[in-house]
Amino acid sequence: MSKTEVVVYANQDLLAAAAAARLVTRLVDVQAAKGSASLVLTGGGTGIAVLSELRGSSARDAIDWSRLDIYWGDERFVPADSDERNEKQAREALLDHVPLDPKRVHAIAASDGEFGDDVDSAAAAYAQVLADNAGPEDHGDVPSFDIMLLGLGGEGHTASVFPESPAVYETARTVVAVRDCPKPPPTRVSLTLPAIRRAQDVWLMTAGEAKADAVALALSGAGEVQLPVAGARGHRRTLWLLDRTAAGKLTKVYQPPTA
Ligand SMILES: O=C(O)[C@H](O)[C@@H](O)[C@H](O)[C@H](O)COP(=O)(O)O
Repeated sequence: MSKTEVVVYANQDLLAAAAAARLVTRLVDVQAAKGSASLVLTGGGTGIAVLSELRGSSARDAIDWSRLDIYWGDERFVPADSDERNEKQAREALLDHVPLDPKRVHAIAASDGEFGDDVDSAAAAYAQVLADNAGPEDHGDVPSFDIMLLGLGGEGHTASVFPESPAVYETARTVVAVRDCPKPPPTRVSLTLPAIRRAQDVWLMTAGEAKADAVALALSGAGEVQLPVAGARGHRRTLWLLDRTAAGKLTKVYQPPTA
């Protein structure tokens, strides 16, 4: 049974810096244990802030970047050079500043890529990428990602899985096209909750008072159809990394002094 842990930081900047430090430690430990590691990135302000902090960390090169596989939990289905693209933001924040093996960076197709505007084909192709990178030890068609980073929305979405959306009911496919997404841009590609749950560690990182209700509901047993982030659990560990305001409606957790 995986464990759920909650850590609260005094503010969003400390949250991002501490999450980056955690990434160094965990990725180095995983690489020491098995020679490589896999990390799933997320979009959103907190997710990208963590990557920027990791770029600036003096410890970052303790990670063997050449043996790190990078995936995305979701992507906005926009042109490759669009500033809204999670991949573009991640490259600017971190990926283009560290010596990754380009063959181990597994981006989701852009809307001007090989599938054109066919978002269903882009989703199916990414599902195949996941299947191609799953090993016998993964028992299926998705790698057992070592760390999956996720954000969440105030209404409880995570990745691009929104409450009561077709994606939240998906149990067969690992990656789906998302249309008419409440959070712009409207068309996206997203891992489904069953695919998210193949991760060893799921880290839910968020800040801001607007997230406090979703955080409190998710940690008090809400159902995933109404609150998809409640279904984002890791095999080994589900770690909530919050700032004080996002944790504001939690009563049983340690709240650090305001910095
Ligand atoms: O592509 C996206 O938009 C993200 O994957 C999305 O799930 C994001 O992580 C949350 O909406 C939180 O975003 P903020 O951290 O900016 O609130």
